[in-house]
Amino acid sequence: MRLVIRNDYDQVSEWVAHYIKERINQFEPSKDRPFVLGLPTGSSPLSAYRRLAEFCQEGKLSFKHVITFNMDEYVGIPRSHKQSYYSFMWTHLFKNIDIPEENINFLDGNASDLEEECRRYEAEIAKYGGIELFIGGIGPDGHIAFNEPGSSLTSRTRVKTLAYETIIANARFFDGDITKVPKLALTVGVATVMDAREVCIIITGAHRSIALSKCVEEGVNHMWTVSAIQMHPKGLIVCDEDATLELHVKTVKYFKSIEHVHQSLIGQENLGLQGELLSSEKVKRSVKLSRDMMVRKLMNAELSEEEDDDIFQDLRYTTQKKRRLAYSSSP
Ligand SMILES: N[C@@H]1[C@@H](O)[C@H](O)[C@@H](COP(=O)(O)O)O[C@@H]1O
Repeated sequence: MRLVIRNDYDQVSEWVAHYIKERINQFEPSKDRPFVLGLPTGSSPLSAYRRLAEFCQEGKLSFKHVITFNMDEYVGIPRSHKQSYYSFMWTHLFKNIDIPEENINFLDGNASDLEEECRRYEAEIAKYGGIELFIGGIGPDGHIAFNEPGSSLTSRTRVKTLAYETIIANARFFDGDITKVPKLALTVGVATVMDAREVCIIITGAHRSIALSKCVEEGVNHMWTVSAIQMHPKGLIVCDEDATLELHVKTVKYFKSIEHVHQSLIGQENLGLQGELLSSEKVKRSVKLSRDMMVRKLMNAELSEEEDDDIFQDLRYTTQKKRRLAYSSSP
């Protein structure tokens, strides 16, 4: 698992928006091979959605061949209700990007047969070959989508009763009145999220710091359903400094150092061997040597046996170092 720590909510949002953009662009989606994206609602992804819309308006990203599946929806409030997740997504993302309406998938919290609706949703996801990237947020009790504490970690899309803590947390969207918050919701299961080929969870704010520590420093546990991400081969959490309050200093330093190396590798790729790796004198020397060697080879100059040896040693050192760094940076 990879843990990316940024200073604050804005930086987290910026990072996540860039990440989504890069993933979609690298995938080069087409009509026959669309990019399938799982999405959350809530304040956590809000600013990232704004940024994605900007990328779209600037021509840096297109959702034309992106299929979306939202994580969850309240039961029993009309889609037109300001607090339905349907309205939320249209207001904050879909109306601002170039996604065709038919590419957008929601659970219908007003379906006459809710269980059938959940089965339909799972089948629809399967029809597209599964989800490529699932973005998520969490509640303060570590729930992902509406998979409240105690949810099975192998759960699929289903009807859920909301935990009292979630009802209180979400009352802010219903005039602060907990009686107005729906008590039931449709939600993808923990396993539905974890089936995605990649999972990226946004965790910000001190009120989520215990959940983050449970998820990162303790074991996989159904009482903190987000902790299932530990079992995911490509799990990523992006959090802010406030959310790290309950983590050990050692944990924070560890993940920051991994990120540092990861960034230097990316920098090295992008800048043609000019990342922080070059701070090592030995690596600097080997790069210079290999450059010299290439120039001389190009000029057909003969290299002495000694020079050949030296260059070989240094190149081997650089390669080994690169390899070690690449390993330690995988999530
Ligand atoms: N079902 C949603 C979750 O999907 C969301 O992650 C959580 C946190 O929302 P926010 O980001 O607004 O704090 O709220 C709700 O419970």
